[in-house]
Amino acid sequence: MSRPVVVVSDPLPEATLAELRPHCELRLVDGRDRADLLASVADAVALIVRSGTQVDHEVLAQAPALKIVARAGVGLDNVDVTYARSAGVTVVNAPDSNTVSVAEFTVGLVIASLRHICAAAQHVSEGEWRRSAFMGGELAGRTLGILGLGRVGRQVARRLTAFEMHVIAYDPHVSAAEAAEVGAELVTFDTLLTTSDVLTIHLPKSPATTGLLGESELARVKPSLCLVNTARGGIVDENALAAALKDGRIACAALDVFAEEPPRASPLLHLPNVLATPHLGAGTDSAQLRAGRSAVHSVLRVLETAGV
Ligand SMILES: NC(=O)c1ccc[n+]([C@@H]2O[C@H](COP(=O)([O-])OP(=O)(O)OC[C@H]3O[C@@H](n4cnc5c(N)ncnc54)[C@H](O)[C@@H]3O)[C@@H](O)[C@H]2O)c1
Ligand SMILES: O=C(O)CC[C@@H](O)C(=O)O
Repeated sequence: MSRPVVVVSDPLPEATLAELRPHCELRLVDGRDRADLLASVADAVALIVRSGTQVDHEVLAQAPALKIVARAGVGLDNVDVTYARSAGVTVVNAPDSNTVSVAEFTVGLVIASLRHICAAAQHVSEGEWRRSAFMGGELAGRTLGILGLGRVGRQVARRLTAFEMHVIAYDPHVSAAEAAEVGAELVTFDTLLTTSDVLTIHLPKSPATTGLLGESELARVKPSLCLVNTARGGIVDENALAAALKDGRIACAALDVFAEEPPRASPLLHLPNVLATPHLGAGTDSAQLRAGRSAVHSVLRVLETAGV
């Protein structure tokens, strides 16, 4: 009897692939290579992805035997969840797998931005030593605004209250009591925009959140603002943000995510007040192992239930 085909189209740790191998024909492909992806899913029962693969209508329509799309991570914005479910395909993610890694990375970006660590390191590597060029600011006493107080947002709040930041948050699905548990004060969207010294974004990308921070929202922030985005590109309008950074209407930004990745044509690249990283929030061994295992276990459960 032929074994069920499982396609893995983004890198997963070998230890997680080893758990799959005895149960299936494992097909490793590059999800960014559309032709290869489309050909590979034609007889697949399961597809495991990270953020590099677009699981859109075309891919799903090409995979009539598909039973599950498992996202080894959190964001499902690269999966057409509505169409998948209407076609009877289960869609799962790995909600808690990388929360701590992203929160720690966010803290790193806040500190690096306020203290100009990356620019200063580059400066020294070029043989320079102008200490006065990198005068920074303390976190303590500054107001941290958190947009989206879910798993990552809450872990960021816990960590940055320890740095004596005053933490405020906007999230319509969270109560004041839940916010208080992690040391955050729930405020309106407008208060978040107008009073944050550092504003960090931790919400999913969806039609409702795309462009949530556009020209008019960015016009209301403090000119000294440091904007941090480890959630998704496109939640902030990149053209509006680039214009504000160029005009000094926003002091700096630390961005781990871009509307297009890699961000070949982003207006934010090469600005001196932008610290850009290549979608590294979940880039730790522990997070990738947890995310990969969670996706693999979801696939194995579905295969077992379906008897394939
Ligand atoms: N950079 C990375 O590697 C990386 C890793 C993990 C997650 N992420 C991104 O971070 C996002 C958040 O992750 P999470 O685990 O905290 O998700 P989560 O679902 O636990 O939390 C998201 C929160 O956003 C809130 N929210 C939704 N719409 C909102 C709005 N319009 N205004 C304010 N709040 C709103 C929700 O109520 C929820 O509390 C993910 O969806 C993903 O896109 C990025
Ligand atoms: O695929 C990755 O490692 C990025 C994961 C991250 O963006 C997520 O949403 O979990």
